[in-house]
Amino acid sequence: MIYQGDSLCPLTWQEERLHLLDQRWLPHQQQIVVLATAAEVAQAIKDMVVRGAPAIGIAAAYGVVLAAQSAYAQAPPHWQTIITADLQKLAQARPTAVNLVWALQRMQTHFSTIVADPVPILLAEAHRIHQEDLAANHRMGELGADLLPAACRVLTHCNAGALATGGYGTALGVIRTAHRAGKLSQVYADETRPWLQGARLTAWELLQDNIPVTLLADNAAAALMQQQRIDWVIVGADRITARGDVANKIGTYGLAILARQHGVKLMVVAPTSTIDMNLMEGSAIVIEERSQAEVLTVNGQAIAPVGAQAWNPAFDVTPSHLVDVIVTEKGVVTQPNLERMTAIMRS
Ligand SMILES: CSC[C@H]1O[C@H](OP(=O)(O)O)[C@H](O)[C@@H]1O
Repeated sequence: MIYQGDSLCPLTWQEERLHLLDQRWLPHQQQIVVLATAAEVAQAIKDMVVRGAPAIGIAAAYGVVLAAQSAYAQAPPHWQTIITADLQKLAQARPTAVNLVWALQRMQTHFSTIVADPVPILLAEAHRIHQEDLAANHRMGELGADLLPAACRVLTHCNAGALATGGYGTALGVIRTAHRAGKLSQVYADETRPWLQGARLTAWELLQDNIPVTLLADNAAAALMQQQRIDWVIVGADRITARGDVANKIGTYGLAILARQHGVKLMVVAPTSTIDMNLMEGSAIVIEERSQAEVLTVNGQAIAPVGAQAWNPAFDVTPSHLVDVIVTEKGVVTQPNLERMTAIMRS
């Protein structure tokens, strides 16, 4: 289930069930979990069994199928009423990535036209959301790679790869495409404390594709840029506002400040399903705070003394003026602002 064709894929629909690659155990174990209910999908998103803005949207879409499958089997004519609580659980699983709500709203557009068994129609829509995301990632890979110079040295943060999407990845989609074009001389990945998406997921993904990667402690990125050893920082996003402010993994804002200080360019790669045109200011984005234990322990082992507290925001917000380019499947936005974001969304 992990590969579909030549593309690593974190989730698949098989025999009326959603199969997830449990990302909590990577890179050392590849465990699959099989989910039968929307509540299980909501919990899997909350627990980061599946994570990454597009991937949690796709998982939620399949969660709607599971909800309708169960409700229609119980009481056919009342399936829409029965699944209301399930939809709420899915919507509330994680607050920052707009893709989650976007996918649920897209699935719900079909409810009013369904007159019999909802499952075939909803499953077809969930598959479309999944396949469109995969196609978008390949398109963004091309658009983003075209912006990179030869012998480019890039730094990425967190995991915006196949594991965070419907396959191929957003930031890692650009890196994959640029690598295939022979345009990269070095790929650095931040470990990305505290959940270590970079060390555990990005490094694993890139090595699966035979793409050399050098891992950094998060604190080392500043020195690397100070030594003029990076040309581009390439990241994903969880929510982008109408004027181009970007919510992404905690640490991205610091990289953006460093990049501007050292003449490094910042590329944000995200499908338009990550853009929230109903929000102007990045300061209005709800930032998920996760458990203190994620900071105070590693692999269940305490790294801090009993009694220490921790602050664990999962994301931060980079203002648009620090973003050199946003790459979407519809095209590239340079120096993002409201006018340019509006134009790309209307294109
Ligand atoms: C392609 S979106 C990836 C995005 O999601 C990550 O967050 P999390 O691992 O907590 O879901 C991170 O912000 C990545 O940039």
